[in-house]
Formats: sequence, C-alpha cells, structure tokens
Amino acid sequence: EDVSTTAASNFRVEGDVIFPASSKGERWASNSRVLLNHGQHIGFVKEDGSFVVDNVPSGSYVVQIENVDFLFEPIRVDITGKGKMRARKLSILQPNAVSQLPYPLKLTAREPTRYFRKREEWRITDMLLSPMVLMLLLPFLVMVIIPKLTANDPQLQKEMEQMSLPKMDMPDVSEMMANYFGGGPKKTASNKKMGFFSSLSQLLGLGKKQVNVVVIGLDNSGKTTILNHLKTPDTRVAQIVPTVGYAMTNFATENFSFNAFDMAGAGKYRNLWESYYASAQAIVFVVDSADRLRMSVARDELWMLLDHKDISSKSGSTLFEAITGQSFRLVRLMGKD
Ligand SMILES: Nc1nc2c(ncn2[C@@H]2O[C@H](COP(=O)(O)OP(=O)(O)OP(=O)(O)O)[C@@H](O)[C@H]2O)c(=O)[nH]1
Ligand SMILES: [Mg+2]
Repeated sequence: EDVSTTAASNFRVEGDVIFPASSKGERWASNSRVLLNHGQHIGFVKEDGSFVVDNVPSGSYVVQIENVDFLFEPIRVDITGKGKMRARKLSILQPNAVSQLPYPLKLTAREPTRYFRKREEWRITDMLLSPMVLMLLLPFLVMVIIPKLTANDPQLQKEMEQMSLPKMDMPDVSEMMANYFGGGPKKTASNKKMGFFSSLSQLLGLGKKQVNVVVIGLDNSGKTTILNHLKTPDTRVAQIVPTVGYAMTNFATENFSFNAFDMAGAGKYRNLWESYYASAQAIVFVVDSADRLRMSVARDELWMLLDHKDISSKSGSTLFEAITGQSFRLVRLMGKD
C-alpha cells in the first residue's frame, strides 16, 4: 500500500525550453528554473534546454519558466492517477476552454522582459489632437468649409451673409486681420458690407475675388434690370419694381464674385449713394438714353459723383457708364457735355 502511493506520486514532468535564437550564450539555461504551482516543485533547465521535474504526485499543475530575461506563457499540466499526462493552455479568462498542447512540453520564450516602461516621447500628434487645439481649430474649419459649400448657391450665400453680421454690432475680425497683415489703408466702411464669411474666405485666398460694385443712376433708368440680367437664370426675379433705398445682389464670373449695391434712383434716395462710394471697387452709372428730358439731371448727378471726395481721391477706381435705350445720338450728347 505504501509502495503504491509512493509509486503513484513518482511522476515526472518533462519538456523543452526554446529560447529565441538571438539570445546570446548559454547563460539563460543556468538562469532559468521550472516552477510547478509557483514553486511547489522545482526543476532546472539543462544546457540543451530540456528539463525534468521529478517526484510529482498526480494532480493539476501550472508550469512556469522563471527567467530573468524572457517571459514565457504558463501551461497547465494534468497528471492522472495512472500517470497519464495532458497539457493545455492556461486560460485565465476562460478556465474551462481546453486548448490541447503537446507533451512533452514545449515552452517558447515569448518576449524579453521589460522592467522599465519606455519613456514617453513628444509627438506632434499629441499636441494637435489635444482638446484645446481641436476646440481652437473647429471654428476655423467651419468658417472655411461653409463658404465653400454655399459658393454654388448664391441664394444661400446671400442668406448667410445677411444672417452673419449686420444685426450684431461686432468688430469684423477678418477686416482687422486684413488690415493688420496687409498694412493697407484703413477702409472702415469697405469690408463691413461684404459679409464675414466671404471676406474671410478671401483673406485665406479661397474662392473668387470679391468685388463691390455700386450701381447708380436716375430712377427708372434700368439699373435693376441690368443687374437682373447678370444673374443666373434661376436667381433672376420675374417682376422688376422700383427700388426702395437699395438692394443687394450677387452675381459671379469665373474669377470674380460681385456684390452689387443696386441703389434706388428716385430723388429722395440719391443722398444715400455717396455713403457707398468708399467701399466700392467699381461704380456703374446707368443712363437711360431714351429719357431725354432728364438727361441734364443725369449729367449733374454724374458730375457730383466725379467731384465727390471719395471718388476723386481714389486711384485706379473704375467708372462705367451704361447707356440703356435705343438711341446712339445720346452717347455723343453726353460726350459733348
Ligand atoms: N425699353 C426698355 N425698357 C427698359 C430698359 N431697361 C429697363 N427698362 C424698363 O424700365 C423700367 C425701370 O427699370 P428698373 O430696372 O426698375 O430701373 P431702376 O434704375 O432700377 O429704377 P429705380 O430702382 O427706381 O432707381 C422697367 O419697367 C424696365 O422693364 C431698356 O433697356 N429698354
Ligand atoms: Mg431699381
């Protein structure tokens, strides 16, 4: 009886340890121990990597290789009462899952042991992805993307521009920046009417160049009609009515986006014209050649325009005259006067 129990407890666990080829020397063999159940039974590794743990009673054991330089995955070994060996992966997360392994054991070094955590290095992405920077960048992205999205839809663009600034009495950031970087002369009235988004996209060199055009001329001379023809067919208005005060319209060519101030020509509104001269890159003076009775009134208004301080002080400003109606005689008449 005594013999049978000692015989039953005299099993041996065998296997091989495989170290990576890169590891130099045989140092690892003497530096390694085989631990069963964390040291309940201990074996040593020979120079060739083989090991034997003697005098192991039947039962279930966790086999680990203890080595200073390398990490090994532990294996579970079950020894039956009759000395039958069975090895399986030691699964901590799923203890019941059986993944059979060969016996004698083969234990392969998984990776070198790291005793120190790698020092964190500074990377540009850490900084760019920090919430602070993202929060700073997001509004800028929105400002750049929205004008691009609305560029094809003048109606929407107009709505955006009307929505953005006129109601709030807020300093125009883009104007401030343009003045600061451009170092140009102060144009207080100019950019304020252009809308925040468009001037910003212009500042960033995106999209088309923005041109402010002021269209003036006597009432009923055809200003609104001309501007209406310059718009795309789908944005044209069907019915043209006398303008009250002024109306803003937009139209575009390949390279330019025009902001046209369609001024009302009726006598009581004419004193409004001059406040838009300063902000204009171009002024169109429309004359109805068929309106012979009021040609002299048109001439006086034109002289007043040319004498205005905002016009005479402007170098490189352009003045267009649009002659509507049928008669060419009147072009000559204008020239004579
Ligand atoms: N026959 C003819 N009629 C025109 C021409 N241009 C405009 N009209 C008509 O003249 C009228 C007045 O045109 P508008 O474009 O409203 O004139 P406006 O200069 O904008 O006038 P205000 O807004 O009052 O300053 C409209 O009924 C147009 O249809 C043209 O070249 N020939
Ligand atoms: Mg009009």
